Amino acid sequence: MKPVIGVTPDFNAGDRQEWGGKEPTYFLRARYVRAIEELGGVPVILPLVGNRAARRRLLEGVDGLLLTGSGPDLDPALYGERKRYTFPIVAERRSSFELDLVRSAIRNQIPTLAICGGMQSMNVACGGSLYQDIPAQVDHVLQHRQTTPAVRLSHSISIAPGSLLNRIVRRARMQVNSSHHQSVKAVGRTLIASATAPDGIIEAIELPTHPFFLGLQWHPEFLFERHLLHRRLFQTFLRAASRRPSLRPSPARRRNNS
Ligand SMILES: N[C@@H](CCC(=O)NCCCC(=O)O)C(=O)O
Repeated sequence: MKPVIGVTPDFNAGDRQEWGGKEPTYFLRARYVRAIEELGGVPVILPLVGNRAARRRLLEGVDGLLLTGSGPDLDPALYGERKRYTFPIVAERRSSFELDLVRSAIRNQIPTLAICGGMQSMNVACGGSLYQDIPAQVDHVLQHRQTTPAVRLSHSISIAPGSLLNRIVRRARMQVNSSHHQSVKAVGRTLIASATAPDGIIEAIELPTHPFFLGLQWHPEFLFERHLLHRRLFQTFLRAASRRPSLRPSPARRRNNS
């Protein structure tokens, strides 16, 4: 059976002026949805509900989670720092939802793949921190916001032997694309850094005690159509999701609970 994958959208709290007022808006690049659909999953875009019971109910309906990227940055207060730069901040509705989702995914062993900003949320939810701006805070770094199209590869990464990422791609190194100005600084509790760029910037994190809990700083949704190793990332994630024992209450149990 095809696994149902909950996909987190981005959210604009209402800077857009339309219909005579501020209009809160969800948005999401279609590539995230297409990668899940084309590789055998059923993508479901998750509303960023605030109610905890509603969040639990949402998770009953999914077999895996895809945490997507975000143009704006996580509020540094979420990892105990004061904001040092003027970059825009992710809407509180999204960051609150996503950090709570990560903790639920760990508690309930829900297979989770996180991409770019989603990987940073994964790290912060586990008590880690971020470089607020790589060029301003880290010396001798690569250009991590590539100027070429995101379907092009940009730099190499070295992969930790025996890590989940290494077992998926079966390589010690691989090429990735890159579109970020932040990155993991302190790795979150119980997580490991499973890949780094040549300049030492962390490019992947994972939770070894979890069936599938992998955060990637790059964007495989731009690469899976032409690059086998990036296709394997989604395929292995979807296989892990399809194996997850369903949390969905059986119809009989639901009738008894109603
Ligand atoms: N703001 C963070 C995360 C960057 C990121 O997720 N970029 C993707 C943009 C939105 C998308 O296309 O999904 C950083 O810059 O490090």
